[in-house]
Amino acid sequence: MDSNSPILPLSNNNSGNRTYSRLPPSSHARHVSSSGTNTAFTTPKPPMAKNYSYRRASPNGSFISPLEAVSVKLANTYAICNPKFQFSTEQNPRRPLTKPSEGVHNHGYDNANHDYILYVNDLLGTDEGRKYLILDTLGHGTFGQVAKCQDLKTQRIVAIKVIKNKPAFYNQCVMEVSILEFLNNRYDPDDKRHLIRLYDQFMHKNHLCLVFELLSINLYELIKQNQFRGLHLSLVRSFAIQLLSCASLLKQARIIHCDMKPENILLQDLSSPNVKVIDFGSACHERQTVYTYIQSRFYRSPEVVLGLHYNCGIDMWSIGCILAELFLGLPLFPGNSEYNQISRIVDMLGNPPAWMIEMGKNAKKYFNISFVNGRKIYELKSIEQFSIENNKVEQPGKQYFGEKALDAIIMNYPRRKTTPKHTPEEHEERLCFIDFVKQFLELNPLKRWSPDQAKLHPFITGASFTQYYMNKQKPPFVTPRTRNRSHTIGNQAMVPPSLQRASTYVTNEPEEFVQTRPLPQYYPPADAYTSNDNEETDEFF
Ligand SMILES: Nc1ncnc2c1ncn2[C@@H]1O[C@H](COP(=O)(O)OP(=O)(O)OP(=O)(O)O)[C@@H](O)[C@H]1O
Repeated sequence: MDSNSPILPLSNNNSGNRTYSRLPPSSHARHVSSSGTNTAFTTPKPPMAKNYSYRRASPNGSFISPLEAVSVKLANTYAICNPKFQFSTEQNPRRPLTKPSEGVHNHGYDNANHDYILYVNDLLGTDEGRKYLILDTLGHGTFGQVAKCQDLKTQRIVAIKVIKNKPAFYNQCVMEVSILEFLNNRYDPDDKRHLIRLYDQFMHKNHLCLVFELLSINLYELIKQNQFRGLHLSLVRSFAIQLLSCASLLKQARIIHCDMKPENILLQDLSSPNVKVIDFGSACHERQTVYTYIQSRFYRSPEVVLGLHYNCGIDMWSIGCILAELFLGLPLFPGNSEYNQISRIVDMLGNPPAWMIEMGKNAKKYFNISFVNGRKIYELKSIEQFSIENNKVEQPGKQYFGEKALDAIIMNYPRRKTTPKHTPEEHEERLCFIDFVKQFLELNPLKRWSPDQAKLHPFITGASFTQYYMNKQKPPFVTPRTRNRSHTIGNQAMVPPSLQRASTYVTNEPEEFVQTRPLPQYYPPADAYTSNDNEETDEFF
């Protein structure tokens, strides 16, 4: 692990003690002497003796070491060699952080992609008391770039998202600002619900700049640093608790994030498992679900794929996918197209209920509907049929897990030639995790759990799963219902009026609009493993 690696990732496939432990900060600062003894807390040595040989003269008449002469005092050394030599930092070439760095638009301030060209040591902001020194770049996305900066008034290090100089991005980010301010100030004033804090906003050379708290790496990078091996369940639980706290707040505020994915969940720092949810650039209020092409593909809910009305439940679907990925190290549904996405979902979880196929604006694109003995049958189109109908060549996509069922994938992870042997505790913990994730991956959004329901599951509370499961098996004190015939038209009766209305204004948009991370080439090949919600508060509008 390099010096930048977090101390967090503890694989779920390591042998030995895998409990998460916080190392004391001092443990990073320890030095080991060449003899191997730990010298961290020994008495400091007296200052170095003055008269070493090989010392060099410095311009002020003193003597310095050769190392100093060719490093921190290099400019002075040159000046001694050549009295005409002059050095000033202003003459340094500016180091661009933005690519491409050629100025094309906005009087040369912006590149061809309408991104502001950031340079190390330049300033963002012109108002007195609102100037930020650019230090480094932190990332970039659809909306622009994120730079690490220092607030020259408070000396605080912050992250500034510099939005592209285009009206569409500006308008969408104005929405991000109003949603975040609303959530930060009204719903989370004490900063306890794992939401990124927005500190400030200003305009710089026609670019909207959003000043955020500085966070660390995102969960995708965490998994990558762990070589795409899954994380230990205790760490997954810690992330689940925090994500549920955030999701519960969003549901209370009736805000849908619309882009929950590992890249948008950031560690606060590398020494603790605390995370925060970022990127509210696609977020909307539940009453303003105007966009239909939303969510990154791997984490896209079935109701969005099928073109149905949606609500906060789509974030719960994404969180379920994320939790499974954290445990497995690889995305659960890595669809290479929207057809491939729904195929993977159906392969693992079966058909969505009939009403979803009947009512989804896009459903007929993916499903065949036929009559057999007077009953309607719904069937996913074959890859060949879909390719012909849509005049494109669909690729089946790699299968990263040997099994199809979620239970088997989680139980057998990591796959080995011999059947893995779990302790009874680990076996029960995995059963508990499977049951938990299944509540998020409920195809029917009407049955999918809310964050507050999920918080009561034994995976979160730590209660006995066996006891919980036995209680769940007991027949409830209600009139028994008929069997769930989700493949027939009979289920349509369950469609609430709101969904029936809403699905009529869903439109179909081209696939290219969606940003989905491609699977990295270094993902292991498919066979690698053989070795009480307060819903009615509606204060935003
Ligand atoms: N506060 C922060 N601290 C540290 N890094 C950050 C911060 N905010 C964003 N980043 C980094 O910048 C990347 C892009 O940020 P963000 O997702 O907000 O941009 P975006 O343009 O909205 O991206 P997307 O294309 O996903 O919509 C993140 O994945 C993260 O790595």
